[in-house]
Parts: sequence; C-alpha cells; structure tokens
Amino acid sequence: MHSLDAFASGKLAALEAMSLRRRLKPTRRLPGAFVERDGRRLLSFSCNDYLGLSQHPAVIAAAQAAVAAHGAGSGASRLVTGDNPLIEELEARLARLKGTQACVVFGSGYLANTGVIPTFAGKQDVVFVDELAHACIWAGAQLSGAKVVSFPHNDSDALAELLAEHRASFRHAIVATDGVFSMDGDVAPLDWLSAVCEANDAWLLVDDAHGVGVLGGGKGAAALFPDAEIPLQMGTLSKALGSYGGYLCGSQSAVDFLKTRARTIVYTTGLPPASAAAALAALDLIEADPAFAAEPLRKARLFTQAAGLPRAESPIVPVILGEADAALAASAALEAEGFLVVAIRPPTVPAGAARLRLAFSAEHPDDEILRLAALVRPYLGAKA
Ligand SMILES: Cc1ncc(COP(=O)(O)O)c(C=O)c1O
Repeated sequence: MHSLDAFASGKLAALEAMSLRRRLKPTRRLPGAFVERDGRRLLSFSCNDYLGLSQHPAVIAAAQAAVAAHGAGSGASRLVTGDNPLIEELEARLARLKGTQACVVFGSGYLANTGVIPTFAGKQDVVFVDELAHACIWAGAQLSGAKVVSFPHNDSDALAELLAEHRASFRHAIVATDGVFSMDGDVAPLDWLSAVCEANDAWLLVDDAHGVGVLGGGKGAAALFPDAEIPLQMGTLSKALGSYGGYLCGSQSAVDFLKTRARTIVYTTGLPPASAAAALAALDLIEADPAFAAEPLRKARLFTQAAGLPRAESPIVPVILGEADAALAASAALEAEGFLVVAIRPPTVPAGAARLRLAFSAEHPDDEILRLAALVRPYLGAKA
C-alpha cells in the first residue's frame, strides 16, 4: 500500500474505533425546514437557515436574476475584475444594518476570520480567544503568527487578569469571541468584554455568524449591548441570511485596510453575484419584519421550556449527552421519529461533551417542537 494510503486508512480505523469517523450524507433541502435523506423526509433541526430564507421565493428569484444578469461566477479576485456591483451594494446594506461606517464582504465566514485576524495581528501582537470560539477564529489567530492566549469561556474577569499579565509585552492585542456560540447557543457578555478591551487598548472582534438576522431585531448580538464598543464585527451570509459569504463591518479605515491587505480578499475570487443578490433579498425581508426575525428564538424557548432545559438565549440549543456513542444513538432514535438532529462529536466539541445540537427555525411547527421536546426529555433524565 502507498504510504499515503496506509497513513489515511490507519487514521480512519482509529477514528472509527472511537465513533469519531465522519461521513458525508447527501441531503436535499426542502421548503418548510424539511430535508430528504436516504429516501426519507425528515423535519430538520440541524440547518442554520434560521429563517428558512435559502428556500424563500424572493431570495431564490434574486439569485436567479443575478445569474442571468451577471453570470454564475465573479471571474477574478475583487481587486482585479471580480468586484461585482452587487457586492458593493451588499456591503453598504450590511454596514447600515450594523451601524458601522463600512463593511467588506469575503467569500465565506471562515475566510473572513482567517483574513481579518492576520491583517491586524502579527508576531509582535497577542490574540486572546474564548476557549469555545469557532474553529475559524482559532485558525485566524494561529495564522497571524501572534501569541495566542485562550481565556475561559465568557469570563471577562479572567480575561482582564490575562490582559494584565500579557498586554504590556505586545504591540497590539485582539480579543476574539463568538457573539452567539455555535455549539452552545449562549451569548457572549459583550458589554463586559468591551469594557475590559477598552481599559486595556485591545480590539474586540465579535463573530456574529449565529446572531445576525435573528437577535436584536435582526441586527445581531451586538444590538443587545448598545453600549459595547466592537470595532471588528464579523459575520456570515450563510445562516439566517440563507446565502453564502462572510463579512466584516467596522470603521472606514479598518475596512479599507482589509480590502487592500487581507490575503483572503486579495488572493481569492470574489463572491458569486448570485450569493450577494440572495443576501440582499434576505436583508430586505429581515429589515421589513423584525417580528419574523425573532421567531427562531421564540421557538427555541418553546422547546427549552417544554423539555425542562435552561431558557434558550439564541436559536441554538445543546442537549449534552457525554460520549459520542450516546449522541449517535439519540440522533438515530429521533430520526426514527421523523426528526433530523445531527450528533455533534469531538473535535467539534470538547471530549466528553458530545451532544445533540438543535437549531430552531421560524418554520418549525410548534406542535412538532413539543413532540420533539417530549422525545428528548428522557435523555436529560438519563444524563442527570
Ligand atoms: C461561529 C461561526 N463562525 C464562522 C463560521 C463560518 O462561516 P461560513 O460557513 O460562512 O464559512 C461558522 C459556521 O460555519 C460559525 O458557526
């Protein structure tokens, strides 16, 4: 056997033995939060399409019209000829939504974080990262070459102590956190984190991938903390906005600097026009109806109340079961009842914290949420 294949098969066998091997499953998304998998129609609680906008007729029509008008791809880096006018229009809309001077759109949220952090931090700098922050924040911090310091989850006092210990040894400091944590659904204390950053001349980067479109009337997690100073507001178009792409909203000079130096802007092809058009149509719908934007959180709270779990802070609700096997078994049992709730295993979550991760959508029928809660309750008892 070729040494490459021997290496790959050995690794796969070891992962299989720990129930940590993963497999892709072709899944057809259908309207109304349903999916088709292995020939079965399931109500999905594992899509981040919180408002169902990827399936919305107006969003689909906008994407189709953009393909007809501009073609399927943008053809080059934005700095060459790939800066489609729809991307510029989208940047203006996102800056308005976030209340910032400017915005830059990236090819994805992952590309945003891996471009933004290395643009503002290098070897002379330090990046503090919440221990549960998304993988692409960690990747961006590591790529930057800065010293990377993890701080305990949502603990602004511990962050202050770490800043007191390290800040003076470095030129610049970035503090990076999720606004809504992708696997736990809790919201970062942005007011406290902001105060600590301001007191220590540190730049706060908030990844609001799971907040934009659904919290703060659609404006995102930052809108829940009007006094917080957040100079780097990152997010994605791929969840509540139902499209694809990422963004960073901030001051004009920060954004201009990113447009000229972020490697994930300079050395990659611009966002396809259809993705920009779809996100613009989604923003129209969200801004026109803040009550609609609030629906996923209302649904999540209906579930947590019925299941006897702590009140949801966002549309994401974790049901932590411990070992990977337990999460896989629970997921299979729910699938037999017509629900798709994918098991989340290490390394996506810490060892021993495998879970069901439920993502609530405005489209989930209330009676189905209550049926799911009744099915999940026995697992909570077993864990306790
Ligand atoms: C918190 C968080 N940040 C960033 C991303 C990456 O965004 P994208 O899917 O647009 O690359 C995700 C998930 O995909 C996420 O959950």
